Amino acid sequence: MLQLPPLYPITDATRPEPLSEQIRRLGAAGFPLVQFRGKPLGPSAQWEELRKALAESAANGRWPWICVNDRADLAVLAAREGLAPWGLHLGQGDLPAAEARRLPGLAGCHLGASTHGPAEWEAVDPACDHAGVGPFRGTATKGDHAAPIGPGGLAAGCAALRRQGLTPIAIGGLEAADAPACFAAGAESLAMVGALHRAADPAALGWAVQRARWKARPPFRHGQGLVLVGGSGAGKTTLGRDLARRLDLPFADLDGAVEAEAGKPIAALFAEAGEAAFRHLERTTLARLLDRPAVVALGGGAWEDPASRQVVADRGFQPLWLAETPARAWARAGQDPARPLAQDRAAFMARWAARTPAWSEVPMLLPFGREPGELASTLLES
Ligand SMILES: Nc1ncnc2c1ncn2[C@@H]1O[C@H](COP(=O)(O)OP(=O)(O)OP(=O)(O)O)[C@@H](O)[C@H]1O
Ligand SMILES: O=C(O)C1=C[C@@H](O)[C@@H](O)[C@H](O)C1
Ligand SMILES: [Mg+2]
Repeated sequence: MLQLPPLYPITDATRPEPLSEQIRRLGAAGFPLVQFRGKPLGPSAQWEELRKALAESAANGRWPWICVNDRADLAVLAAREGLAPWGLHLGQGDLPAAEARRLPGLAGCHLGASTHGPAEWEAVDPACDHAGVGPFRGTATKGDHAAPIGPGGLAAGCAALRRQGLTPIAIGGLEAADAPACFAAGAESLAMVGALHRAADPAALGWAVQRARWKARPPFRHGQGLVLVGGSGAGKTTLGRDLARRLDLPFADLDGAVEAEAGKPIAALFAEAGEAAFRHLERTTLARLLDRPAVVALGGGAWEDPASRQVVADRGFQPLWLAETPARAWARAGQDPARPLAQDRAAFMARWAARTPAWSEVPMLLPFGREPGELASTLLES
């Protein structure tokens, strides 16, 4: 099933802030996924804002991912410019998902649906991989909404979607205080408009909702070994060391172990033997590090290797994606002489975008600007 962040922000075109600015601000706050909802703007104004937002995201490691609401035409235009959006969300009155899937450039798009009752959530178009369930309650940001479904309806809708392999998203007048009830009802994510845009500190709201999801569904079992994945500068080594201490497990840093094995720093290994030699050593060293429960921080590129992903699964370790924003990671790791693949900003961002699909298959930890100690202690409270 598609993994989604605990909070799914949606733009609000009735606010004075341009939609591309809303998306930039929410991405910088730490949200990996934002829905571009352009209503009630006309098509030209929507296109201008969407194109700007997609181009900016593409230049920043494809962060945040953008899911276009309703407008398959704008998604196709974007794809033609090499800016295919992450997803397309289709309402009951829009194009059928199976048809949207056949549009040029949208074959790899994540398709979402809106469902408002049993007739809709029991039979979602199989071309979709996620769907909204709602409205949880009445909302001022959508005048034409259906009757509120409450927690009981949400639970029924989420169960029906999960049976079809779809990721369920609660929607409709949600506030941070609703998060425990929504996660208990089986939602993977809370879509939010009004409360998020009214929040003085959206990152704090995202953090609170993530905490509620960890409480409802802890991302790992105590005693189980952990593997931290994610880009260079995300903070894997720092968080991993802290988590290991608190969990009373040994800590291993894959980069450090490779350096010990090679008898030289990574930069020297890249310069003398090349990246392929480094990758070979990385793979064989990882298999050795997983021979007993531990917290293991991977290097920025290790999760790309399917053989490494398989060995983590075979040994029963839980992989966790430390989903830092690429801009913050670059600010920390960029042009560090010890990180040979973090020298050029554009190449760093392109690599980040290319690696994200593999990272996003495992549960994510969103740091929202918190210190590693707070991230670790909050995670372990769950
Ligand atoms: N949550 C955080 N808040 C602020 N600074 C952080 C945070 N996490 C890590 N840092 C700092 O960012 C830098 C990079 O962190 P770290 O080395 O842990 O990243 P990494 O993900 O292991 O990178 P690489 O993949 O290149 O090994 C360090 O200086 C660390 O102190
Ligand atoms: O991004 C990468 O591929 C790398 C990240 C570092 O952690 C090291 O593993 C090495 O510099 C390669
Ligand atoms: Mg590291």
